[in-house]
Amino acid sequence: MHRSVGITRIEHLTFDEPLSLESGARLSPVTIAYETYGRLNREKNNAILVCHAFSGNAHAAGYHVGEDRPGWWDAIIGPGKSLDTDDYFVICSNILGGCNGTTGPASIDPKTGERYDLSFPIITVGDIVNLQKRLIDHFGIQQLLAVVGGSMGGMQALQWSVSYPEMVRKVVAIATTARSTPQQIAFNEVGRQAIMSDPKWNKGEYSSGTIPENGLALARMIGHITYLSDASMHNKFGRNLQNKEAIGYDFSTEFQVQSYLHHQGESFTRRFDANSYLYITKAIDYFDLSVNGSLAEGFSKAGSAFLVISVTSDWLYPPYQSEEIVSALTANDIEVQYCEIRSNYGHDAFLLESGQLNYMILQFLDRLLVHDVMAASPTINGQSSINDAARIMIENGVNHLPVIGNDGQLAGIVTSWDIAKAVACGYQDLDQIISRHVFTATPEESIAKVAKLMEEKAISALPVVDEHNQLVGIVSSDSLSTLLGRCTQPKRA
Ligand SMILES: CC(=O)SCCNC(=O)CCNC(=O)[C@H](O)C(C)(C)COP(=O)(O)OP(=O)(O)OC[C@H]1O[C@@H](n2cnc3c(N)ncnc32)[C@H](O)[C@@H]1OP(=O)(O)O
Ligand SMILES: N[C@@H](CCO)C(=O)O
Repeated sequence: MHRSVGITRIEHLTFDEPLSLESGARLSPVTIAYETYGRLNREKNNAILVCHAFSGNAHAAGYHVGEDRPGWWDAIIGPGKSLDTDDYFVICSNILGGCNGTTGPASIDPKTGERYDLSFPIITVGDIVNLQKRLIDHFGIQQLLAVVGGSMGGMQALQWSVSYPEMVRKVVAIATTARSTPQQIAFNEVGRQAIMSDPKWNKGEYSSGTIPENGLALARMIGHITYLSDASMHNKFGRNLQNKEAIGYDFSTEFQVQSYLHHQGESFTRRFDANSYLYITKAIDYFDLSVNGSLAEGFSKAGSAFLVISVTSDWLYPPYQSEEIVSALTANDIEVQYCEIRSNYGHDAFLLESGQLNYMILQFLDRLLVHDVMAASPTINGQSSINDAARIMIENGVNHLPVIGNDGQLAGIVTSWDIAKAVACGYQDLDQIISRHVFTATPEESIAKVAKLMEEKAISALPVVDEHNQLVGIVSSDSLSTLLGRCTQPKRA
């Protein structure tokens, strides 16, 4: 059954240390607004970062007190959904430059006591990700299980894969591009000009009572057309008239589609800041992961596994741009799956086609391998004492200690049970309690296989070794327990 994450609330975290931006500017203090869903496990390896699109915010799932609309990706995040909060710790933060709690142009500049407005520095997708990284560090998470996002959220996910390759196991990039195209920049420019040519914009210095609502609404109307498709407009409105029987031969709002666009524009002015519109669209324009014009070169440092998803009717970020990402990753021998959402909704299908999306994301995330759940493990060498072993176990809160031989290879294992036995039997020598015949796993083995072996042999942890029998981690029954249900009882989207 699909349930809601329930009541959620936005948290804020402020960093006093200046954030160095790609432009060379520095920003401090910087506040980031975020929400989390689910629980971070002890190994801190079940975290998924969800990145929002252009006008999104940190409220991705659940309900705020007093509101009847859930967060913008409630259909994807929650118990039983593909970003299953029974298993994962999901984090979503508002982007730098935004207007929903994270520092942006509408924030107060502590140097002047006034809003930044246009004195806010230009920001990039790289800067946005660098601030998110601080939030992830704050949680003590060394590696994210996945970074997931659609549209500009997909750009952030891709940026993570090249900015912090070692911190991201999996990337899901939906309806996005690895470099903004002239057409995307063109639409952004028209939106910006609509805002800046509104006299109320006043070079960015407007008060809350006199926002450039005409310019901002017009910018959103233009933008919103690009989020739909020809087919979706036919389906939604046809040539239907709004509240009238016949055309009036005048310039009033006659067609339903006109009325709809005015509604989208007007409601946008109640939830979005005009200057944020300028700064964020600029960050999108600058987004380009290619190096020397080559996307393959741009992704050469990426090490995550990727799921790239496009939408058949998306003419703003058409499928060929997703295919470019896939080609660039393939050229680097990087694991990548490509899926197409079959939809007439256009670009915004990533917010609407939850059935297809849940299925695709679930398939991708559910292919859990040992390296998805293994944890780092303290070790001892054969020359250590029983006391050393007991102390290391207590200090690290573990019950298993792999023993490493002089050649650096796994030579055995000692458990807390062995220590108890040593005390009971009066053994003095570690060698007397080391188990030399060790069952092991490899990082690429499936969780189901490993769980079966552990059950058959009645063991609660397996050292994970590479092809040279070098220890790379340990997988324990604790970390598997939350996953066992998933192996035996596949969920449906
Ligand atoms: C992506 C992120 O990270 S978060 C940001 C996502 N959110 C947005 O983009 C918000 C604006 N975008 C939308 O509303 C998008 O179309 C979607 C994808 C989120 C929602 O799509 P749908 O459910 O198909 O809604 P639809 O596009 O039909 O819009 C419904 C709204 O239009 C209004 N509407 C529909 N027809 C008409 C009409 N003829 N005249 C006036 N208003 C109309 C509805 O009353 C409704 O208004 P409300 O949202 O104020 O209640
Ligand atoms: N409609 C979404 C997607 C735009 O890319 C938004 O406003 O964020």
